[in-house]
Amino acid sequence: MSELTRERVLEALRPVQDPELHRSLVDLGMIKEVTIEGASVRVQVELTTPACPLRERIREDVERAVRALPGVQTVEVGFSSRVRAAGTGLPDRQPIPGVKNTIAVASGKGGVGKSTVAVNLAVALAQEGATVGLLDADVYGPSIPLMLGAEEQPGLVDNKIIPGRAYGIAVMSVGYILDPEKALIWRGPLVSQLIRQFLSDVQWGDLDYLVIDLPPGTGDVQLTLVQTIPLSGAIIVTTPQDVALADAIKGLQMFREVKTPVLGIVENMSYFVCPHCGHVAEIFGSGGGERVANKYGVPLLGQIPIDPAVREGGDRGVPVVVGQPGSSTAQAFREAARQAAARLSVEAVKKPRKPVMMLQPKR
Ligand SMILES: Nc1ncnc2c1ncn2[C@@H]1O[C@H](COP(=O)(O)OP(=O)(O)OP(=O)(O)O)[C@@H](O)[C@H]1O
Repeated sequence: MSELTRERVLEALRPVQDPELHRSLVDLGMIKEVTIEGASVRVQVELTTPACPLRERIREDVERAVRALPGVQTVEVGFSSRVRAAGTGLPDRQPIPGVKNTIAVASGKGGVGKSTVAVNLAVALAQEGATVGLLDADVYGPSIPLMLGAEEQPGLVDNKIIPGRAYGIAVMSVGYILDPEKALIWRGPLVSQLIRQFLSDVQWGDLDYLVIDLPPGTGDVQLTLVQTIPLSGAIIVTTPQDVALADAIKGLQMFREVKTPVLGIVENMSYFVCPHCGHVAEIFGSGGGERVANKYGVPLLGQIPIDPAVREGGDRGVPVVVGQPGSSTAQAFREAARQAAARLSVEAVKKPRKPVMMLQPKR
């Protein structure tokens, strides 16, 4: 019987593909270590995100491939992760130092739960083990300070803004600095200047993901953002009703126009489960998010139910993924976060994007 060696294990692993990236784990450099002790093999896999939704599938595939080798009795698979940077290849835009991925959370219409989704996705990614920041770019109605509170308030050191901290994430919002009602009267150039300052003067530190909560629509903030940094991807939040979907499509098309990958759609307020009888009511209609996702060829990252705990948690500064982590709503947010992280991993191994023309604000 031929000897069990590291090379033979790697050879056996070569046909095993990452299910999202459709490339060999070996070729992607994801097999970090192979340790052989007698008939026991231990394989250390480095995932492209700690929030990988396919961890168990990868474990099974690796185990099966190694177990098929003659002389192997036990296989142990361990995991670590290293998030790769997406959004390179746009030389006209400077990445934020230390920030690997920037994710814009957008909606066409106000009130669909975009900020709620941004907060819960950001905290869910941190709970999975990623380093995460959240920038509230909704300067017209900053709601992040209310939804998250802050264990540490933002501060100023050597003319650099140090973000606040809440639930393990770095967080910055104009709402920590100004009376939110004053922010509502801001106009175009000032808003663009503030956004640029948030992108350049906030000391985010090393982040796997910076989640950016945008104002609704396609205005100055969106344009400033896409023209200042190489945005890694956008998530569109919508409710299932037609009027919200029509606006969501506009948002989706704007990101496509500026060659920002749309990671997918999160359908919020998808259904309500009666706490008394368990009846599922589709208050805002059904299937809208999926129809748009299919039509435009983007994934439906998740469907979040209407849950009073979401609103209560938001009003108390405790996101539902923290306040009720075992609930099906928290589970739905975590799954959406994992799907978004997986899409970003796919973007990170793709070829660099081509630079795009600068757009002018539509007035
Ligand atoms: N799934 C949900 N279940 C129950 N309440 C929700 C849900 N999602 C959001 N809400 C509530 O709906 C209200 C609006 O949500 P949010 O502020 O996140 O929307 P938005 O799209 O960011 O709004 P805007 O962009 O206009 O500021 C909030 O009170 C929030 O707590």
